[in-house]
Amino acid sequence: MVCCEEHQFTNNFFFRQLFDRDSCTYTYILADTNSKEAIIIDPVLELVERDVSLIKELKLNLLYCMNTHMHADHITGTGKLKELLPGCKSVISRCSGANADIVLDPNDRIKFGKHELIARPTPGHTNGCMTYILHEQGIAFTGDTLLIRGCGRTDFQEGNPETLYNSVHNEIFSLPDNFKLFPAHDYKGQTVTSVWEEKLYNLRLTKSLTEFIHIMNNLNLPYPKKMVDMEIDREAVISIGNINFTIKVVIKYPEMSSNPNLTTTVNVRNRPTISKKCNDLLDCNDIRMICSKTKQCQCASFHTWNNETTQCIVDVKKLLLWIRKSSSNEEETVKRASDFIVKQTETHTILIPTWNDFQEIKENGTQQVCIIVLPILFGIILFLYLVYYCLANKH
Ligand SMILES: N[C@@H](CCC(=O)N[C@@H](CSS)C(=O)NCC(=O)O)C(=O)O
Repeated sequence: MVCCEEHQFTNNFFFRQLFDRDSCTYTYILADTNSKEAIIIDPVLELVERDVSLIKELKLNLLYCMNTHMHADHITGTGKLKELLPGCKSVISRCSGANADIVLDPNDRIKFGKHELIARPTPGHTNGCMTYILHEQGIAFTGDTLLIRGCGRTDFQEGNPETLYNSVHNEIFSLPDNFKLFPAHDYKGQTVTSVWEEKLYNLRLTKSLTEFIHIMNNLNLPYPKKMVDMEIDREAVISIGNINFTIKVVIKYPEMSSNPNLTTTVNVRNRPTISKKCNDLLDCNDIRMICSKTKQCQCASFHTWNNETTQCIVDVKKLLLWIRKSSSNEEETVKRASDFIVKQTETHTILIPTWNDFQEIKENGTQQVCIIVLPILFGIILFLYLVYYCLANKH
């Protein structure tokens, strides 16, 4: 059965779907063939060179790097594209919380030549998910909200099955039946679907809301091969010797330096060891963590699990112990420690704790112990001796 008349692209419209085999991500390049103005949707960092060479070959003028949401499974190529093709602007929804040259509100428009994308919020996989619609071509880019016969998972980040269900039904299924839908991922080799097909055959979204929520809460999907870590940003005061320190634990996102325009978008490290439990302090090479609403986090040895927030919370004392215990390999210790920023309360100096810093802290503590405790001890001994001397002489 076929739905209805297929939309054909107009003559002045260029469309290219590109694929990343590692994360199964689709990147799209769209352009006006007359003006050569172009946009890219969901570029992947590792494949930016591929995208740039195509853009250059076709003599396109890249105006915007659009992101459908903050990806959990790969680093956006936006920052690198901006470096390689100066003039192009980063774009993401305001609700994503990421910094970009342009942050989109509902129904904002992005123009390239004679064409125009309209941004429609479709939260549920993340708060900031947006579907980009190109009405005149009859297409929409659904990001991770709607996948072919499926949908984005809702068990981490800011996922919420009910919100996702409403987004799809209200904002995507309300488009004309013959609109083609292009997702951000496909894991089975499919490339495109349509509103009509998904309304009929989507394995999850054709169900009632209650059934859908049940399905989503029991997907038990493995984590994506590449997984972005959540940010922890927490302060606590601890004492080493006599000095109080405010330890600020910040998961540093490597793309912050390389990608200042999309600071919170992504960080990624290969994470094949997710099922490994960190029992031993030295066992935990990876200082980061993964959280899930349905499963307990894989906490590192310096984390404690918080049931309320369903997060691994950094225990600063354990953290310091962990850094110090790694001392058998100083280079590695320094590397690990540099992921933390330590602020000394009194002076407010920010320092990256190297091994030497910790030795210094220990020594400072010891010095203070010597300066204060030893004279007191000496005084007590002298006092006791005098008492003894007086008592002895009295007799
Ligand atoms: N089974 C997949 C798992 C990858 C995955 O979790 N993908 C995300 C989008 S990237 S955060 C997702 O929402 N998936 C939904 C789904 O039903 O798969 C793999 O092969 O890696």
